[in-house]
Amino acid sequence: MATLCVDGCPSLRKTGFLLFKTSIIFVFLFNPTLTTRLYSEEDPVVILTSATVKQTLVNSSTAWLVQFYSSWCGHCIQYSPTWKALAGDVKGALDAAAERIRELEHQVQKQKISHSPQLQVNRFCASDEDFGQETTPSPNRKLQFIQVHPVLLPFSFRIEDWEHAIRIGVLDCAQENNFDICKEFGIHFYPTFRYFKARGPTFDVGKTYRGADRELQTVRQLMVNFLQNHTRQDWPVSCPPLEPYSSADILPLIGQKSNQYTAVIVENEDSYVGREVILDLMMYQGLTVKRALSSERSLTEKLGINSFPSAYLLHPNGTHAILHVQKRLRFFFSSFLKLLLGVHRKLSTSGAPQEPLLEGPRGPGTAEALKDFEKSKVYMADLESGLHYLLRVELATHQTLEGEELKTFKDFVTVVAKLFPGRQSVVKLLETLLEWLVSLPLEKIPFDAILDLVNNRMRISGMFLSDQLQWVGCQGSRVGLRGYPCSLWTLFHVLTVQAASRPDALANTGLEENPKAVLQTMRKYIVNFFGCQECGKHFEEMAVASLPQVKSVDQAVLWLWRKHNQVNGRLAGTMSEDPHFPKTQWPSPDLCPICHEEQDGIHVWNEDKVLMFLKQHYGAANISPKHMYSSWHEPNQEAVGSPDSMPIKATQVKTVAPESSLLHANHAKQSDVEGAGQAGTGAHRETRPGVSFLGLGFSSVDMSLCVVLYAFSCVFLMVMFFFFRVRSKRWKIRYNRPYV
Ligand SMILES: Cc1cc2nc3c(=O)[nH]c(=O)nc-3n(C[C@H](O)[C@H](O)[C@H](O)COP(=O)(O)OP(=O)(O)OC[C@H]3O[C@@H](n4cnc5c(N)ncnc54)[C@H](O)[C@@H]3O)c2cc1C
Repeated sequence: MATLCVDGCPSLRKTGFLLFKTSIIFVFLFNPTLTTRLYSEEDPVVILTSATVKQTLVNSSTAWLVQFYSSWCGHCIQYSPTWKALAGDVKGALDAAAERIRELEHQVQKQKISHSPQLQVNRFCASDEDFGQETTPSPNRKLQFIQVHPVLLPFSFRIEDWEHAIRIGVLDCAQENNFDICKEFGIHFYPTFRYFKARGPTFDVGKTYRGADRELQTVRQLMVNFLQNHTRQDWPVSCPPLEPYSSADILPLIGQKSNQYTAVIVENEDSYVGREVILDLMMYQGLTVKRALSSERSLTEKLGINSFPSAYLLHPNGTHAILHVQKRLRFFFSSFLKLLLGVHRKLSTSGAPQEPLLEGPRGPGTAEALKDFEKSKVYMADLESGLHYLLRVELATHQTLEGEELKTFKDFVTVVAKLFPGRQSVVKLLETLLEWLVSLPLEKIPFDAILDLVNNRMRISGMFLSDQLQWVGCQGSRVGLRGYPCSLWTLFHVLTVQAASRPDALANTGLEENPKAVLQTMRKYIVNFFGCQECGKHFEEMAVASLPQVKSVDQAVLWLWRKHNQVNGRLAGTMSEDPHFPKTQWPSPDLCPICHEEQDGIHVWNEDKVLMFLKQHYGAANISPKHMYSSWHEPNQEAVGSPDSMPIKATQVKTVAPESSLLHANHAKQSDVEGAGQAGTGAHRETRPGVSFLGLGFSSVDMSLCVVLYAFSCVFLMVMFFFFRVRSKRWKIRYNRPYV
């Protein structure tokens, strides 16, 4: 295959450097260390080989777009991030790994340096007539690519969005065992793109795409065109209709009740938005997306639509309205529709529809409605529940802490004690724990001792952490979903934002100079203690790859956001996803419209705006005390008059904690004397009930007792005073009376 390419390179033929050619071919074909694979199992593409390609393509239920490439071809190397981005894009994922793109670009750069003769050869190959014009990106174009191309997920996806209509594959013609199959397909140049129709009964070499424009948006639109070229006989089994509907089809649906939503995208004839949204939503149930053309006057007039594209939503209850999105872009429409209540991704790949999950019951095992909450808020109840679970349950499985574990725990307590923007009682507990750990010269600490402090067995007043799990922003639609891992992410996002907005908070801890202090603490915590070992492994891989590049506290905030999105992308559509809270690239457009942009038809994040948003969202002022347990286990309400302060139905979920820790926890509860003084204090440290004196905290109850005692003693002294005064007067009268 390599010979084919080189023979097909007119420029090289002209130069006549046969010796040079042969040596390059020799070097790249027979030096396995230089022939790197461009795609791995972790990329969102299907890797085909001579053994699998025919059986995959023949009679496939989906259409295919396959790139035949050569792993030694410079242009293929340059192009691989775009191809992966395309595959990620049509799988419904968004920018989860701009950093990963940079990593890959970095790798490409490295290869360029070490294999410059190879790139030279392939530049000639790429300019062959089959590709038309120049295909190697110019330096400017490439720079734009790095900034723009958003979708590159380093893990295999289980999101099956366009996949049930058209799939994306790669076949490496530089692999020796693929030589013959590439010859059979008649591949002469790299990369060659071939389309394969669905349900083709016999072997077919496919249809070559010969256009010069290989930008992501162009290829994605070509995929749509290719799908539409199918006939009724070979139409991909699960692909929804892509043709526009007429007014006559849509108008009768208006006002009708149905068991699902219908979204109608009304657009101009040359627009791809409707078809792309239809494909984005094809694996979702509870909703059908249709498209109609702006030329359908009776429809646009009836719906009152005069700018295109627009979307109109017909609700199951018969009501209907225009769909208001901040920007009329594919991504905004798709993500709005995916987040509709009752719309969720089909988890089963068998095609069997799943039970619709509409409002109401929270699924098997739970009969309660979800607590009311706003997704634009962070809840102190989640943070405190997370801390409780972490300290009393997750860590309590360790009998003793020593060595690396003890160091990790000390760092964790340092970071959290200094940065946690919580209630005074919790902060005091963390600070006391920190003081105690720092003052201890021990190299090994039994965890029971730590638990005693966490549970406040010493009855230090004003120090308390609830032992109740109360998930609000992290509540799941059934037990076992969300909860603790959600609160852990939330806690660390809050801590990175605190570290960025309060630069002096870590002063005198030894961590003040380190912008990665929170992330490194989180990394060590996740590796050493987080119950999900696989999660720890993945997180560690991400940290090894890109944490060293974090140089400031702001970058730390963004790093965690990117990695969290990377995890979201990997887990979307898997069993751990709560159908009521689908894993999407966050923040969604409804939370932060200015965070999202589109360039050349591709979604991009505006990272400056994302940073601003993260600082606001995870800032102390956005942490709501709603549903938080007070010491007396009464749910707190927000300030009177706030729209948040609606009556709520609090659910108490007891932790499956070791007996001793629960015992201790109950003990701590009894010793708590803050009472109502704490209720409603919210997330702000400034609201401090009680007084601190000589390093000891006095709660309001302590203070009231003092005042009462003082008053009692005053009254007692006065009574004594008057008593003795009256007596002394009597004595005087008795002893001074003249004898009769
Ligand atoms: C470090 C870590 C690694 C994990 N790795 C795995 C794993 O490999 N496999 C696995 O099955 N589970 C893993 N989990 C658990 C998984 O990520 C989820 O936490 C869990 O499935 C609960 O999901 P959730 O829907 O509550 O949302 P979560 O992903 O837990 O998110 C919690 C909240 O954070 C906000 N949020 C979402 N995305 C972002 C973002 N990018 N930036 C900032 N805020 C955001 C949202 O408000 C969301 O509700 C991991 C958890 C942690 C803490």
